[in-house]
Amino acid sequence: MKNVIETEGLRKEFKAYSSREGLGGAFRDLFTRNYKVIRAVDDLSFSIKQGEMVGYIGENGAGKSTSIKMLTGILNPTSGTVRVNGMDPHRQREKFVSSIGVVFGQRSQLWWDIAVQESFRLLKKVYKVSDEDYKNHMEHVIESLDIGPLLDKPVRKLSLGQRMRCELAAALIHNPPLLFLDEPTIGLDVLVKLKIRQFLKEMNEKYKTTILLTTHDLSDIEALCERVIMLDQGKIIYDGALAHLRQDFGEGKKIEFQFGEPVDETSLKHLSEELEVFWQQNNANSWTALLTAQEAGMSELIGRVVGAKKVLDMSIHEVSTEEIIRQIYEKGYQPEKRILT
Ligand SMILES: Nc1ncnc2c1ncn2[C@@H]1O[C@H](COP(=O)(O)OP(=O)(O)OP(=O)(O)O)[C@@H](O)[C@H]1O
Repeated sequence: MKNVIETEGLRKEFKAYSSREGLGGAFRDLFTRNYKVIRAVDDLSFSIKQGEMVGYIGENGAGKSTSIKMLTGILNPTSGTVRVNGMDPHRQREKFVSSIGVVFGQRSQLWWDIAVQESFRLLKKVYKVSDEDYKNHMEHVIESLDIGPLLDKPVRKLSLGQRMRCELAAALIHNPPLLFLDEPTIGLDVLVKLKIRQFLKEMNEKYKTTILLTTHDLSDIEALCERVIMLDQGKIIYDGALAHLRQDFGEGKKIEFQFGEPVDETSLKHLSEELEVFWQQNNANSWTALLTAQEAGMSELIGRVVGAKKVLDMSIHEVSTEEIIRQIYEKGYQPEKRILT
């Protein structure tokens, strides 16, 4: 499969101006401004192949939006190269936009006061989609997203979930090979989320549509993406399979013990010798064991603890992907050190 997105040493710097205090300061600001340079995106190099669905994640301010703006041609990079669908998104902007679809959860590309289908008709003209292609493709999209009954309503009368489904359909009118989705399920209820995920899977299977998905909702990523790219302070800190992350950190289980009396860490460590276990205290009588090793270790640990301590209650949990990712942000990606501490 060919690369749809390729970036090499991609960087974006912003100048952040600060104002001096008082009238004199404002006057001096007229002639020279104080500023510092913020490197929002720092040396990004990655490529995405046709048909991949990639989760693009990071905490607030990590550089996701800035890099997506460069990938979609809205911003020009400070340095480095970016090629998307074989084009330079910023320089070849006009030709480029018809090769991508974009959905920003917070912003609308539909016209607020006109009926949804009027917006669709306008977009069809803008993208020069033939009647035949429109019919073949959009009938299916409208049905899959269940938006038929909404088409004659003005956008302002739609609920958020209804609007998002229409936004998605609008982004696909020209059936682009590449789709950028920024928080497409933010604020939506579970059923709408499921419908949208199902639909994206279908598009990906049917047309090999490449999808770059930015979201803070990891369940979207788990449902759709085999690969994640994780950003921190403008740099990639992880690029690889989601399953791999889980293997390295997440196949571990958590066991929460409620003891009948206060228990100290030394005695717990002693009990869990040779097993890969980290202990976290919840309160004087309660500890959680994090196991990074496999099942056998778990039954062995439970046996040892129950045999030696007065256990009132016990519960076993999976370590969630969310937890794994939070740990990576806090402690860095260090698989060899098992970061679940
Ligand atoms: N136009 C701008 N001028 C100055 N600084 C900016 C500008 N746009 C973004 N930044 C800064 O660049 C950094 C990266 O911002 P960006 O919006 O790309 O992050 P993000 O990962 O998309 O965050 P979020 O999840 O909050 O949307 C932040 O420190 C931000 O304050």
